Amino acid sequence: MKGAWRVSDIRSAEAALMATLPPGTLMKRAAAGLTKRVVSLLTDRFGGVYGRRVLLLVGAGDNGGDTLLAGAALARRGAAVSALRLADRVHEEGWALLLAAGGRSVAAVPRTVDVVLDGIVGIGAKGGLRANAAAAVKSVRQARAGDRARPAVVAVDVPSGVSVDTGAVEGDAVRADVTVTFGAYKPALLVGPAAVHAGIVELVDIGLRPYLTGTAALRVPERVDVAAWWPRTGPQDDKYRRGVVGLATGSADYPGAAVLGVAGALAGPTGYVRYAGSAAQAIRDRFPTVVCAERVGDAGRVQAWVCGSGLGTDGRAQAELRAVLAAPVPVCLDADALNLLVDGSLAGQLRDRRAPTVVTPHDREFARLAGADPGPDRVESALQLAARMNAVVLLKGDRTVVATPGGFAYANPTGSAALATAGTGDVLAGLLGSLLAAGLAAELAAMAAAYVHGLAGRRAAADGPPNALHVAEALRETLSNVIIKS
Ligand SMILES: NC(=O)C1=CN([C@@H]2O[C@H](COP(=O)(O)OP(=O)(O)OC[C@H]3O[C@@H](n4cnc5c(N)ncnc54)[C@H](OP(=O)(O)O)[C@@H]3O)[C@@H](O)[C@H]2O)[C@@H](O)CC1
Ligand SMILES: [K+]
Repeated sequence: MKGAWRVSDIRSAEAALMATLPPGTLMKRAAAGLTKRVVSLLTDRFGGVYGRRVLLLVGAGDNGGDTLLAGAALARRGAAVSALRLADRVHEEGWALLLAAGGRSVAAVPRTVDVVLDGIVGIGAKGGLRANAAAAVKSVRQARAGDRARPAVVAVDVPSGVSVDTGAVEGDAVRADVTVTFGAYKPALLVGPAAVHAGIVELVDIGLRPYLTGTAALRVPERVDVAAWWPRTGPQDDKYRRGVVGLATGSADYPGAAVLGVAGALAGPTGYVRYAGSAAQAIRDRFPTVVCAERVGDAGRVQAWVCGSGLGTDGRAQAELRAVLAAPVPVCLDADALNLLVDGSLAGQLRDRRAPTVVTPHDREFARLAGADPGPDRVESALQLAARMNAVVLLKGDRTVVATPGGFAYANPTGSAALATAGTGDVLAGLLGSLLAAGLAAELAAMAAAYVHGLAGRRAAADGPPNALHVAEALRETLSNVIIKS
């Protein structure tokens, strides 16, 4: 699992590590890692380093220093390196090294450049880009618009202009193909719109990790983590031991929500799916293995409930939600169940639940539940709602965030624009419910479901614009290729 640390934690670790090393060591390590990455990018994309045109955007701090040191190393290898100073003072030693290696100063972004290194600002950034930096970034973007391949943009440590701790992007910011980051990931590289600006993120080890003593602000699971969490069938398991998931979703008017949720649940690890609601006929017709009842109270025992989508918000829907919340098993609430929570009448029942609750809002549902939009700091907003509701919050988005009432946060790296279509959330909730019923801890179930659902979205999109059923259909193959065989 990747961890991302806030700037304050990185600063403390940097100070502790620096105290053990000769001055300048960390910058040299950072610049060496950066140089290596730029050399491979120049070689892969433009056939070599010699004679290739590299532009450095150089700000006032050590981020500019890293960039100048890497620029000097590239100049020594024969690249034609120019540097655009965006501050009155820049890292002096780096500047001298660059000039000594044959680099030159330029007053504007040159017309033709192969690679731009963004060393405007790093973890010392305050606020958005300043005017001269924003103008340079705009020139680079215009050059790129005229030639899709050139210049490639490499962000140094973070893309300049993003909010490093939150992942927000409130003004102009660099759009990088690659970000080479030092010592540890930062939240902006993994969550929020900033993560999109970062492009491919590569971590350079500068020896910082042992000095990062606090808790990661954010964790990002990798495929091996999800594979390890995924509940497996053992030789002793029968359909009951694998867990039974119940879905109280859909209605006679909205049977589609029930169908999609059940499709998601059937792809999960449980052997047995029950359905309770007025879309029972549609479920029986489509999924003969699913055991159906009209009401939650008549459905029989389950190890987890999924409730909400397509349920409506009338008296019957409210009674069904109350029955679900009263069950001493994990519960996943979505859509109409979240709308039913907004007036606060079920807040006490929710807070008193002993078994875990997971809520899966998109931004508008989040705003109704929390009383305000998630805002630029999606992680912090999700954490606050999780604590208030005593529930794991899965906040949907390009990088879905999972936050626990205990203060842990995760981001999903497999998000896909393909999932921004009606009904995909129903598939996700069904899959999540199945993982809960199989006994996986609520936050891991939420993360694992989001991860696999994202991959299924990508797989479905490979054959053209997918709908939610395509995503559900892609789950089985995704799981067998990615989770079970890994
Ligand atoms: N962590 C580590 O272990 C290691 C970290 N390393 C590197 O050090 C970097 C941090 O360096 P840093 O502390 O010098 O800050 P940095 O990001 O260069 O910016 C500060 C300067 O920028 C300016 N400035 C501020 N806001 C701005 C804006 N919005 N737009 C434009 N300018 C703005 C601000 O100017 P001022 O406000 O003073 O006028 C100030 O002078 C880090 O990201 C990494 O690259 C590696 O070398 C080695 C190991
Ligand atoms: K930067």
